[in-house]
Amino acid sequence: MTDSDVSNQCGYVAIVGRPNVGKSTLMNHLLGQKISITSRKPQTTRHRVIGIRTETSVQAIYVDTPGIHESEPKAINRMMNRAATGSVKDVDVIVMVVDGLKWNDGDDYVLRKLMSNPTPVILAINKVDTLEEKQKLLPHIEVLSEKRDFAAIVPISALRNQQLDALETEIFKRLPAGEHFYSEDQVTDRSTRFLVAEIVREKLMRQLGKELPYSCSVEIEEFEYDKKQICHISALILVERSSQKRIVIGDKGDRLRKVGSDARTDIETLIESKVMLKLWVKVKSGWSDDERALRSLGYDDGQY
Ligand SMILES: Nc1nc2c(ncn2[C@@H]2O[C@H](COP(=O)(O)OP(=O)(O)OP(=O)(O)O)[C@@H](O)[C@H]2O)c(=O)[nH]1
Repeated sequence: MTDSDVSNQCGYVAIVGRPNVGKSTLMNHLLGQKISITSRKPQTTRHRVIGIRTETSVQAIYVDTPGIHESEPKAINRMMNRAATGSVKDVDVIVMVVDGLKWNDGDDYVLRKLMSNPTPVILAINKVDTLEEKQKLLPHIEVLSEKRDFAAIVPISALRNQQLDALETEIFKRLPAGEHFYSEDQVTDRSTRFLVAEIVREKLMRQLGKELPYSCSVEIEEFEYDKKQICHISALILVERSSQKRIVIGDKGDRLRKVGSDARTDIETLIESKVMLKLWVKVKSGWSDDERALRSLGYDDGQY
């Protein structure tokens, strides 16, 4: 067989679902690398992130989206919704992720958003590792198959890497023939600086839980290697109020120190070198309600 006999496939796959069902976890585990941040807190994903997976002749370009939810007045929520629904327009396959047996109005809302979309939708029933009554899964699948003509329904555990091969098989066979858009070793289109900022944001969300609702953002101010190849990174954490600044810093700086040390470990794995990380907290009042400020921080709602 010659090279010209090998027909390549390449296409876009949107991962959609209501907040917190495991979309980012799924994307990271499909890629085998952390591209998208995760936490127990809904709406962790604010930006659209693409992850590229090349498996011999097939290239799947995954688009992780912020959880689709009914609009709330704040600008950041409007932009997140637009970012999520915009990404399902021009894709070849949609993977709709749901949380085990917990189908709710949020899932119906997502399904309605996809109603007029002719793209094949694969339903991934995630978190099956948490199911206590596994015998309920088959009847549940039957109920769900009535809701739409899904291209396939695959129970998975993104976190435990269960059935991801089966899901990928269903995705790959629906990708169109075509040359690869990205080189084999490229995993994302985002810069390292962006991924670093996202890691800091993830650690903040994990440390703060409910205490800091969607009101912090991270900017990388310095990213430089010294002669010993140590990477010096300085990150600015923007919050809305001075009370939040105190929460982020914590008692005698304990919390910020913990965020910093957790983030440093992940950043060192990402960039494969030693890191000196400095974190600063600054109050930037009202940023989440100002679309222009959001754009300047990179919260785009543009199209691919
Ligand atoms: N037990 C279990 N937990 C999972 C699984 N997949 C994801 N989770 C957890 O579910 C939570 C939410 O996961 P995310 O990947 O952040 O969810 P998301 O859908 O991207 O969330 P948004 O950013 O809010 O849209 C995290 O605590 C994950 O660890 C799974 O297969 N099993």
